[in-house]
Amino acid sequence: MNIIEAKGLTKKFQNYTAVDHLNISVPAGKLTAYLGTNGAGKSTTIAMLIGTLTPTEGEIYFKGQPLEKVPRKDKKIGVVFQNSILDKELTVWQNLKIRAQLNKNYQKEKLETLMKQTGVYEFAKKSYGKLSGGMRRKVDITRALLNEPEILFLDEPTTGIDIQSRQEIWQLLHQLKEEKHLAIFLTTHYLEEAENADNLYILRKGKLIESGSAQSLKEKYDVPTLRLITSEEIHDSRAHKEEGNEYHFICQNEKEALSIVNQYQEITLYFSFLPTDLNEVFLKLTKEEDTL
Ligand SMILES: Nc1ncnc2c1ncn2[C@@H]1O[C@H](COP(=O)(O)OP(=O)(O)OP(=O)(O)O)[C@@H](O)[C@H]1O
Repeated sequence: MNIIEAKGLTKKFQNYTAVDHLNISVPAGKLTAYLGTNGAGKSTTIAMLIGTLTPTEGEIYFKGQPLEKVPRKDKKIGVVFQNSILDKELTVWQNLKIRAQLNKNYQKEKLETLMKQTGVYEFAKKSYGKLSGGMRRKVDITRALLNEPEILFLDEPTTGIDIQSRQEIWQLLHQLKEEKHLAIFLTTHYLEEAENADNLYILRKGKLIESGSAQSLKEKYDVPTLRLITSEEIHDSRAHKEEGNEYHFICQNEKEALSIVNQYQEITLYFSFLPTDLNEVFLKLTKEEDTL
């Protein structure tokens, strides 16, 4: 079941089209990654999907109902913003309790259970402002879960956070997805992270240029490339010249790559022949579009 579905979603700022006729679905219990170069329209899309920005055109459905018709109490949406909205002077516990108490059915035990689940209970007495970036982000996620959302939006949740904490955040997101059957929609600049997503959307200048699982995109754009760095310039019509004496050859298989390496072995300083990673798919896609 799709928690959120958008059809023909469009946002224009005066004459500028920031988001251009997007069709997006975010299924329950799945992690959807939204990738795009700077200014591609990611934050604008999120703002429309959570209902804080009115689309110029298109429809958004929350569990099949038009988003604008869903009563506030039924709109089970959690949002982790790029910049935290919590108070640096207060402790983790105080911050979360104040927000949990906005709900009429506040129960201390319920809040404690949630905090234990997300792993923030152990530093509940620390001031929010004194926490590491990774710990803060976990508290932000806990805050976004207070209203028991069915979908969680995160705008670049791991930007500026060290690698170990990034992994912890991903672990937490996967755990939430499994245990709570939560739909997760996040934007990231770290392409290697998107490999963990069930579904990817790649956005460029407001338009979707690809979507699918990381695996399906890799297969579709699999262009095994032989990279060769030589001690002198070569002239070979099969090669694409990069910086310096680096040459890229598209090869069908290892045999073909090997024959090229053999041909240039006397002057080869370095070579590699690797399968495509997501970074390459992304670069290829955004580059191709640039040349259109
Ligand atoms: N309120 C606004 N008025 C005018 N233009 C806007 C407004 N908000 C966003 N834009 C423009 O729309 C485009 C998309 O912006 P958006 O913030 O959605 O991109 P993004 O993909 O989130 O970028 P980043 O990765 O840098 O955060 C940008 O060119 C931006 O300048």
